[in-house]
Amino acid sequence: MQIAELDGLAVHYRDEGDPKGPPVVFANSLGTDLRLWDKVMPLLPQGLRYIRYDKRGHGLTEGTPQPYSMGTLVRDAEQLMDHLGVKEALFVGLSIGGMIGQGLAVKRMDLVRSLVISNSGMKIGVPSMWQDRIDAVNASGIESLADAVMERWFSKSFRATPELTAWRNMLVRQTADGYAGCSAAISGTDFYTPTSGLRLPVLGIAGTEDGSTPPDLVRETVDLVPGSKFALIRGAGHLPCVEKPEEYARILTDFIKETGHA
Ligand SMILES: O=C(O)CC1=CCC(=O)O1
Repeated sequence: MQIAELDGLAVHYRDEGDPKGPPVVFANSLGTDLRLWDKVMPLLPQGLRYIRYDKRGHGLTEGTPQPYSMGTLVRDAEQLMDHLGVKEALFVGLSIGGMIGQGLAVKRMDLVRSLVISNSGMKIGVPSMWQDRIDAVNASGIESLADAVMERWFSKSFRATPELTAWRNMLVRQTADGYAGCSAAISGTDFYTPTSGLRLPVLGIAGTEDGSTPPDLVRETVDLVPGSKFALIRGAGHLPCVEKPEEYARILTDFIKETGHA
């Protein structure tokens, strides 16, 4: 097991692939841990270094009391990369992970060479919606949200498979502080201006059935950066790396090659 002690916080991560290869760093969505990338990982090109981690209060990473700020979550990613000696990475962030990627790219140009904004946006939802979720989690636990979350995460056909139970379990086993803390961070984030100033290769990935960050939001976000690319995965919800791993890996691999990151 790989744990980094960052400012007193025990952060669980996985550092795989070629330790000397160009680095790729993955950041997960709200309510998921680093297993989010399990299906995609073996389909990606060899010769690169692949790092993924559990956000604060998620997976095996330690939690702290809610609320969190986006600045704190960006700092966690920054500290992990500094700890591992990683620079000029391709940063792949899904949902809140895509927000962390935008914030990190603005703050530390030396760390982020190129960016994938997957199923994410410069702003996600509205504060009242996030406050309702925070209140529900604190009053009744994540379980009380789980059915509605599954409808946003996955297409109808995927929800009919036995795998759904495993992903639902992943969601409900996160800590209330982690889930509500990260919800507060999303609620307080609007990256329209900072993301508009980014000048680096950017790829947006969206799923046609995404009930959280619809394709138009992803497209509008990546369109803020000149020269950005956009890929739409048909039949997938908010987590296309789970529903359509082959297509997701092919899109990432093409971007890796196009940007000369291999
Ligand atoms: O709506 C959801 O639960 C999915 C989601 C929104 C932001 C994020 O990271 O995940």
